[in-house]
Amino acid sequence: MSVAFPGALVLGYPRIGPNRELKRAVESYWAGQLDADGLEAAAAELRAATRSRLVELGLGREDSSLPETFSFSDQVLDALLAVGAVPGRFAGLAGLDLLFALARGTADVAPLELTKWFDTNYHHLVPEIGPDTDFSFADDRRVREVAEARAAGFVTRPVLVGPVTLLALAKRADGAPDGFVPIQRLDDLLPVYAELLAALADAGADWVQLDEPVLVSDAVAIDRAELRDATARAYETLGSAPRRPGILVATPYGDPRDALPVLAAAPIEAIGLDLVRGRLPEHLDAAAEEGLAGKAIAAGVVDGRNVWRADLDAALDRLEQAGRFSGEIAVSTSTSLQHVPHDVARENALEPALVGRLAFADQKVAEVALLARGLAEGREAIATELTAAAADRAAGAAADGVRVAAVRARTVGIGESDSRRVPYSERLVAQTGLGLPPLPTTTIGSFPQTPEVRRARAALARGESSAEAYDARMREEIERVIRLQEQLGLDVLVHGEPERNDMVQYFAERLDGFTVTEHGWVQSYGSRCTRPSILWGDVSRPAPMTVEWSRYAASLTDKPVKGMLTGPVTILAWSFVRDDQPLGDTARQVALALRDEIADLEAVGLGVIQVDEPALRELLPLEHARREAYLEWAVGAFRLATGGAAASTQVHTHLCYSEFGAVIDAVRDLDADVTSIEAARSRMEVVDELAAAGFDHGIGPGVWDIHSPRVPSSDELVGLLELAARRIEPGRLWVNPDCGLKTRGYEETVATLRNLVDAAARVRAELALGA
Ligand SMILES: CN1c2c(nc(N)[nH]c2=O)NC[C@@H]1CNc1ccc(C(=O)N[C@@H](CCC(=O)N[C@@H](CCC(=O)N[C@@H](CCC(=O)O)C(=O)O)C(=O)O)C(=O)O)cc1
Ligand SMILES: N[C@@H](CCS)C(=O)O
Ligand SMILES: [Zn+2]
Repeated sequence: MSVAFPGALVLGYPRIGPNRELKRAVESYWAGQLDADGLEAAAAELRAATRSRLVELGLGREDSSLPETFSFSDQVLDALLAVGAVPGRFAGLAGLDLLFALARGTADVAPLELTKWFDTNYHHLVPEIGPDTDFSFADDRRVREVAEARAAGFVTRPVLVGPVTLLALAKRADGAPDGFVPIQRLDDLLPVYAELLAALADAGADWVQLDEPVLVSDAVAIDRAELRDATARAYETLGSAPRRPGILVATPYGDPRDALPVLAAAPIEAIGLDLVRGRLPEHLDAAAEEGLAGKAIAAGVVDGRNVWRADLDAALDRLEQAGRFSGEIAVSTSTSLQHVPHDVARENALEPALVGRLAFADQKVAEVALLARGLAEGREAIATELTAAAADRAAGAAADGVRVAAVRARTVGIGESDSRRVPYSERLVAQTGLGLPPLPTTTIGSFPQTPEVRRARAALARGESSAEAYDARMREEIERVIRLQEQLGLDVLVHGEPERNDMVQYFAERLDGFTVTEHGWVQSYGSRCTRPSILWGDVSRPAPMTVEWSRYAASLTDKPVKGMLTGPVTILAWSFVRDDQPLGDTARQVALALRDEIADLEAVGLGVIQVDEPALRELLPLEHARREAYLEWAVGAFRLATGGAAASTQVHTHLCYSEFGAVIDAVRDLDADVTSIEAARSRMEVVDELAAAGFDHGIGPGVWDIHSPRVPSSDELVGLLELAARRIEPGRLWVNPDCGLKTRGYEETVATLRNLVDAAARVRAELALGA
């Protein structure tokens, strides 16, 4: 390759737009208010704005440092469209209709499955690959973007999910024989990638970035030897393609470990290393050393996963260390910046000391550019900036609230007994007072968040309505939801969570040590976004957070009402968390705040309390070697939060958005009285896994896949309950949906819950259990 590698680059950039322009455009298109040309024009405008902004922040206009990472929905979906790996049920669809049908389904066709992208809160669609899947270069969207950039005077670097990761994340298509695994199709897929690379080169790309995060992960169903072999074959083939841009293979989210020598030996020109989660290699054999020396390294020293300003001196040290492996070092982010919000400068309400510690995507781009200058010209060339950044970091670290003596004293005082409730058998007896029937029915917490509810909250935030009016509106909503559940005949009721903008942000707004942003949106999946809160200091609870809403709900009915909390692991997973102390220490502070909340809920008479931990699996480290330590603090934090509950209080937990096989022992060790868990799509598989782990507490395997508005019939629900009842004693079985109903509408919610209550009654009767 003759074209020089850029000295600074970012692996990817947020695509939703600083004002969530993409969300609004896509949702308008879905609503029929914008046509395809209008949506394409909005997308092109965003891409153009991104390129200009990145240059303004210090990246090069024509040196391939700008990534093309735009997506209407998801990068995995884009890659599978590019190679034509579309399941047969979508035949007849094309263009944007096809793209959104894959992501969301249609009236007749189920969408692709959605799952977590590595250990992040971003979700990708799961390709379905079988022995007969046809691969062809079917979508040239990235090629057109490169040409679009060229026409505007930019030489950009197209980014694609690499072939090994694409296949490793795929699931076996329906009907594929047992024993088939998608990675077996690698040799058929590579010629299509080669064609795509040629088209990118023809469109003017000097470099292409192929993302292979699967190389850092032990969480895929392919062993490391196979992964190394697939990687070697893939990059031998693509590297030998006759016409192609220079190839950068990036390995974000961790450490490629034994796959690094494979990449070093491949005929590619550059390797991207995550030097925040991963490390520079300690030992390399002579061949790998020589291979690496002949390549450029994109050294990911600026963290793409958090919002903290980089320690620039430490980053420069790492860049210099990287220089021992290669003469050509580019300063890079560790991952795409898609996981962080656009621009901290848009936040007007943050404490100045905190602002000094923060870097969102735009500030991180500027850090990358600055470090590249420091690397090229020497530290003295950027001495002023280094001093200012270090001073801001130091001031932030010393700010009030970062270390609070009383909070620290309390965590030091925690003893083993604080996390241990009386044995389950005693709790069962103590909880009979709840008077529940066998196969009790319940929901997971949220009811549909209607536009009216969101509008009421937006009006409050804009100062257009009073706190009293907002409270009254929420009480009205809670009463409506309670009456609805009574009419439907559910057994354990919820208040519906109308007052929560988000299940984490709501708590962050009420805990000391956190702050929330006005504009810090990050894509979660499709057009859905979250505004992760920022946990910057020691955490404590100045006042009860949920008690009044739950007390009010309980006062409206004779049925038991479940208090509803988000657990410590999930609160950390979906926030940006301080990185100056171990996560386990921070989790214990959050747990103690929740423990106090549980005591207050009990004091107002709540006998059932759910502590949601949907992110328990998500935070599981990608490397096996780090898992035990994680599970210890994660389970410990949950048990500390719930360990003070009385024996008569029924503690529930809820898990979703993942397959829990890998953490099933930890789910058991949470020691919740009842665990509701996503199970509908996998037809109750998790029940077997829990039984195999010796789990003998209550379990509510979800029977309604709430990701789709489809209403399952009572017969279908009976079928799932019968499956579950065959595997666990009916005395332990609960009946509930897979997850909360906040993204659903009332029409399907009412219809499905009616069927769910009916199905529970039918199964009780079949099993001759009295209600
Ligand atoms: C359970 N999940 C969650 C995850 N992470 C979280 N942090 N929270 C979760 O619940 N991860 C895994 C899953 C799946 N993820 C999601 C993520 C996001 C949504 C979702 O529905 N997002 C909404 C925004 C939700 C929110 O914050 N609402 C606020 C603000 C609403 C808003 O945009 N207001 C408008 C004005 C409204 C008006 O005037 O009408 C504005 O500010 O412009 C609120 O309700 O107050 C989304 O729209 O993307 C679901 C599942
Ligand atoms: N209680 C929450 C859990 C979502 S994972 C809800 O019902 O939305
Ligand atoms: Zn859930």
